[in-house]
Amino acid sequence: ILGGYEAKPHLKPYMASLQLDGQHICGGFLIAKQWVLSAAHCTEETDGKMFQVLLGAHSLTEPEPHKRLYRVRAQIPHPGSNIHNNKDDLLLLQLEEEAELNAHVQVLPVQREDRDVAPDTVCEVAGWGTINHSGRRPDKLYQLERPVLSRDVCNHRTRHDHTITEKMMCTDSRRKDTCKGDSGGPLVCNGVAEGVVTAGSRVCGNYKKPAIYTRIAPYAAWIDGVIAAGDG
Ligand SMILES: NC(=O)c1cc2c(NC(=O)[C@@]34C[C@@H]5C[C@@H](C[C@@](N)(C5)C3)C4)cccc2[nH]1
Repeated sequence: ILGGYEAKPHLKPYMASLQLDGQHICGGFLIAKQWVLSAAHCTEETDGKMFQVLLGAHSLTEPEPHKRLYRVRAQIPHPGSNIHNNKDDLLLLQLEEEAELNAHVQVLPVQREDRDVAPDTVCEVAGWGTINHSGRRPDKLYQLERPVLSRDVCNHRTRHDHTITEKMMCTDSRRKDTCKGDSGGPLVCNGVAEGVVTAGSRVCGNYKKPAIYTRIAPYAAWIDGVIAAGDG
């Protein structure tokens, strides 16, 4: 998170850190007791290894009450996701067991009505991604408020030049922006997850390249189908 600030501990109890060998790779968030939503591109450099999911954390390293690392039973990328673009950039992770819910571990409701969030709506994004242009990685969770940018502005040829589909949304990226390692985290508007930070590498903090999120509502049926099948 560039240009943001340290989150108040445990006020975002849905936040997850997707880790490999104890290292934070991507964000994610709890959408059901046994399910975390993140971004498909996050599996790009894992060469087949399974993530572990850290829940209930503010600090990535310090002991904290209710902080717990979960093994993952299954990782399900959206079938339409691919390495060439940001399309369908969603990943569902089934935890080995149901997460124990408490003050520091809670599910975040996702938007199911497929209607664009109004431009200029102020939403918030959080993560353990880099916090400066030198790539400094924070130990604590950071957050940021950002206004939604209209798709027309985001699709301008000097911005993302008509690559933003109706299943994506943008926020202003002038100075304050998501960055490396924030991918997979939720864009929360009025207490509901509206988007997932895309995991394509993009320049951070440049107003000419707004932040891109995968909208969740268009994928509600896919998410429900995977969870229903996975819960057996
Ligand atoms: N979303 C953004 O704003 C944003 C992402 C991002 C980035 N790259 C990543 O964060 C990942 C995401 C996953 C896991 C890891 C390897 C990778 N290929 C796939 C790329 C790191 C690098 C530089 C600036 C960036 N900006």
